[in-house]
Amino acid sequence: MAGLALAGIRKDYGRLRALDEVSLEVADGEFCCLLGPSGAGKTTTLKVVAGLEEPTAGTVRIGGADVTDVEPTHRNLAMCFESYALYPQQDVFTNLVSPLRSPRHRLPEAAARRRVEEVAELLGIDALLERSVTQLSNGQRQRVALGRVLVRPAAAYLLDEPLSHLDAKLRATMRAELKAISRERGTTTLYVTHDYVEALSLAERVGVLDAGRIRQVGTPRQVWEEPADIVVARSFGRPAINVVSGVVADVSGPRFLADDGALDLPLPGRRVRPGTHVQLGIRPRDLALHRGAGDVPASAVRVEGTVYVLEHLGRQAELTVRVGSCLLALVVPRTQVAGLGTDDRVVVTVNPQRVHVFLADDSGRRVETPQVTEAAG
Ligand SMILES: Nc1ncnc2c1ncn2[C@@H]1O[C@H](COP(=O)(O)OP(=O)(O)OP(=O)(O)O)[C@@H](O)[C@H]1O
Repeated sequence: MAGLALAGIRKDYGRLRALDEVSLEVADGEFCCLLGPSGAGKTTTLKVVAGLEEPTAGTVRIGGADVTDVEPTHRNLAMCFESYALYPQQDVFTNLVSPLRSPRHRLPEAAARRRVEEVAELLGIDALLERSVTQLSNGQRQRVALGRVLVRPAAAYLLDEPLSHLDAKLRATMRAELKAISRERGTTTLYVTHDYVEALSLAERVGVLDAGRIRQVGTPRQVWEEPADIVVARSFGRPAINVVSGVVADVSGPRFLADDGALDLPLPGRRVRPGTHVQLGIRPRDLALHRGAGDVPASAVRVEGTVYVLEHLGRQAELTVRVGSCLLALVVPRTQVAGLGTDDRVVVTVNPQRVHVFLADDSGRRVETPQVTEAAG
């Protein structure tokens, strides 16, 4: 295994800049996810690492060696792209064993068979070994494609949405398997996904890519709790983070005032010049529904609104509350919304320590949050 390093990668397709100054390091043995929406440049990044696309500028290193001009076959990487690339005329076993029969990895037949059976079992396709790949479902085909990557040793694995065609349950199982495999083998992995849950649950570090640029690289905790900017904040969480436009005022300390005046809360410890236009970010799980006569916690701010939409999701409910001209989404226990209907008046509470403040300029940069000693609400 070996580490990967991209430095200052630019990739132009004619006038389209697909990658812009992308720099990313994946340490030897690390599992790194690249997260981004469709068209962000995720596949292009993998192709540049693999040598299937030549960067317009920048360098690619594998195990410290500059491979920018090295042919793909000499980079010793195992790749799994979304378009499975299987041999259609062959059965599953032949597809899985073929990487082990290549001159580079030639393994004795018995050892190769053992290896294939082991990987097939891990991926739950051991009963399909004799089937032709034309007789497989998309999800089964995708697991065979992933198996072709996992059977052989490589400097690093490059995986492009390898679980996208699996149903939710199988995807969760495969995620756990992949995580276990990578931990056991200490595999260097660069894994592309547009699914934030996948990125947070698999990765040791996540790189957030948007419009060809890396917005942040950090641990799952860092990208979730300390997003570098509003694009990163919006990349994680469902429902997505609530965003309210407003301005910072100084009223015995910094406060946030929503543009329509419907939201007014202190911003303890935030260093923002009064008059700065900002966007307030509140995660749906950092809002609470306050019902009944009990007191609102001293650390929380009360916000009054009306029920806009209520959706039941198993034991939880997703509630959208209209506050002035904005809509705030909350996720609350289902028991809390019993008897609640559209247009009912409700009180929502928010802990000002938990909100994020982003500059309302092109950078969308997050204003540093002070370290708090009290327990987060
Ligand atoms: N061969 C190509 N020629 C021209 N433009 C391309 C080519 N390949 C990719 N692009 C463009 O580069 C940008 C990044 O594409 P890329 O496939 O890397 O995105 P992605 O993040 O992998 O998206 P998805 O999740 O939809 O696969 C897109 O605007 C795409 O249209």
